[in-house]
Amino acid sequence: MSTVATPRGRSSQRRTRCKCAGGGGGDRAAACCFNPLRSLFRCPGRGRGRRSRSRSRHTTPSKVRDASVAGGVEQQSEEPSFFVYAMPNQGGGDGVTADHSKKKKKKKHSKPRLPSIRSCFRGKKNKERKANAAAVVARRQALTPAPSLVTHPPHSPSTPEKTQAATPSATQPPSPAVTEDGRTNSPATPNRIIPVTPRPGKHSTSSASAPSPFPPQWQQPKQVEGLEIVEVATGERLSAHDVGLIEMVGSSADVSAESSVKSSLDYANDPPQQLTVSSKRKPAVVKATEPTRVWLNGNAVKGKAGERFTGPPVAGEADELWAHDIACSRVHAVMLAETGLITAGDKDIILEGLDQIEKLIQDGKFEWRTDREDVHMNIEAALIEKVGEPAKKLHTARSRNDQIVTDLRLWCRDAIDKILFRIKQFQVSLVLLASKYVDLIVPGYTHLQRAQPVLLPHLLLSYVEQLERDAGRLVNCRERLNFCPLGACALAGTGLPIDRFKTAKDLKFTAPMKNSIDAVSDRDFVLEFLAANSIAAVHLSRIGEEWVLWASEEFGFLTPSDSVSTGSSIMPQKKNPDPMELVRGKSARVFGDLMTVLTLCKGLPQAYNRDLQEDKEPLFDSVKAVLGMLEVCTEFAQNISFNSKRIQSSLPAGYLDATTLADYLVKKGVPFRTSHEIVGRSVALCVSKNCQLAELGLDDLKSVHPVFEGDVYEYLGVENAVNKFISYGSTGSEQVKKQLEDWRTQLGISS
Ligand SMILES: N/C(=N\CCC[C@H](N)C(=O)O)N[C@@H](CC(=O)O)C(=O)O
Repeated sequence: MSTVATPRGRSSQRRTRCKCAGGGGGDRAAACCFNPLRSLFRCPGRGRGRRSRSRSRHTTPSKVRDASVAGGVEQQSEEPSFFVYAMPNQGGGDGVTADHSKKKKKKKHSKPRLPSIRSCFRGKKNKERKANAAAVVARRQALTPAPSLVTHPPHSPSTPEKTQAATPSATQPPSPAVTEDGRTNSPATPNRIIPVTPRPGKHSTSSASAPSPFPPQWQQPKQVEGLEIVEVATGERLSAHDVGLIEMVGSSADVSAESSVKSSLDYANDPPQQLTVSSKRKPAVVKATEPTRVWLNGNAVKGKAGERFTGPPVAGEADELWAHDIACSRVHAVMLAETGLITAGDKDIILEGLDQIEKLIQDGKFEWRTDREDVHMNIEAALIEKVGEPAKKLHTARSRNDQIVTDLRLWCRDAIDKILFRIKQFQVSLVLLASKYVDLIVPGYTHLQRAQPVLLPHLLLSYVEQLERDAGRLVNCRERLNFCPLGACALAGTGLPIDRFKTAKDLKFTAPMKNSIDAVSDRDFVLEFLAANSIAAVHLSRIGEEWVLWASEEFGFLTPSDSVSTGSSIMPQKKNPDPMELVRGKSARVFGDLMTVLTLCKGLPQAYNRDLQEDKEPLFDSVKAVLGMLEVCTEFAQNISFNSKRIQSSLPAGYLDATTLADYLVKKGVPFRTSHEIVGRSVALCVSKNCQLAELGLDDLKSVHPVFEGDVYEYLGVENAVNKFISYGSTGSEQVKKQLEDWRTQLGISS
């Protein structure tokens, strides 16, 4: 890369043009067009030849269609009914079967994956990803994590006391109900238990051994047992969220309050282990088969009605949910064995089969069949193919209605943890940026008109505060959704003696959901999550707008580095802050996702309705968009500089010190309304003389009002004005320095 001067006097690096967009060629290995931020954003040209998102959303997954069109896979003969034959009969069971395990060897086909949002938002290649990750790690080496302000007893995957808290007796409902078997029923209010990945026995999910998805420098040191609140006594400032939680802890020693001390930062620092190791797996391989019309159990005469809905969204759903589905099946099998509904031998066989299926999926060798309606059907049928009769017992006392909603709750739990981590990353970037410009005064605006001077760190910390509330909303949502529907079965529960408390505990839910109809009916947890995402997206979009504005020639207050800027295909001088425009733009889809699910749910009668299948795409989409937005904001914040000279030279405009002058008069005993009027006349005098307030002589000022004295000049000029702010939370230097220090501590940024 060579360095050239831009017409705006900024150095700029010449960039390699992409061969995939206007340049033609479609070489995806080449650098993306004009876009050094290619690691984050897909070049428009890359969309060519791929299916658009809107198309793939509403039709058969493109991968499936591509595969069948290309003839790359063997067509399965149409099968009459999942329930009759999709469960293969092995070992002489009573099912009528086609033994899929004996089918011809499947041809391998390596069609490209469905274009995911991720690929649209950040079309990274593996190499780039690794290099970027290494760079990020290197950049953050300087950050030494400090213990959280608020601590809580440690938890570790191998420490069962946290799970114990999820048992009925520990949930501490306000009015504990007692079930027929003498257990305490689930709490009326959520218990805030920190979830840990379920690992029932040898066959439990493998998260304890899974490497942490977080770089070590982001993980807080383990906290000290019994140490609860370290900063309250010193009067240090905490986020509103933490203060609320601390008040709860202070007021009671109950388990739920104690666990509620886990703030968003704690989640980010010490995230609960994920159920999935999905990042390691290869993409789902989807077998193209003629889809069975599942709403008629597949054995109806072919008709046109509803056919367009017959292509199940197997690939997307499988990619996201398989690990949670397997985790649920493991826990369910263990529970069935413990309650005597299946034998220990059958349980072991089932668990062994699930292990094998997990491995196949991780290796990208599992064949997702479109004639098996969803992720549950695929896994269960494959299990029966693998291990035979015992697997046919797994669906005892469960339905896909409670399976899907359990999977989704687990998925949301993990997704929230990922978002919390990204929020923290962005907060850290903002605080580091603020630390670089501790004394820089910028114009503060209301109505986008110059209002009062503020310190830049004050402005940047205002974003940090908003992000903290975004995180708090997600933490609250996580706590509320963390109740277990499994065992609600289709809607009415079961006559079999299952143990829903064990299932809930093993899946690290706080408790089972109390009402089986409610358990399978509602998607309010999805709505709440999408609403929290939407509010976060509003915040991110506003930051995007502000930074785009500030990067304009008219403002010229900040300069994005070339690494986060794009050029123009026609105007050679252009340097566009695209990433933040895209952040602003992405917010639209996040709001749309919320609207989709709101509308989806509003007219549903109680219990499960197939409409609910449509909740997944907007849910997955919203999470991917928000994660991408946060990632982009973080990278942008790490790659901008504020133009101190330009900002300083702009400060005289707009009489930013006028309100401080009014405060001066108030201190002299003048009623504020009168002060307001006096300062108004003083400003008018400045306008007539074409000067600043600080440039008026004392005689001039006295001509406006005799109350002015020589000490007035201590209040005039933006530096003086800023120094006169003293109220809590104001832009006064002392206040801002203190807040900056608090945030550095809270986020674990070393000095
Ligand atoms: N078809 C059905 N549920 C499908 C749930 C899973 C679906 N893929 C989804 O994503 O919502 N419900 C049946 C019961 C069942 O299939 O377990 C019913 O209530 O009649």
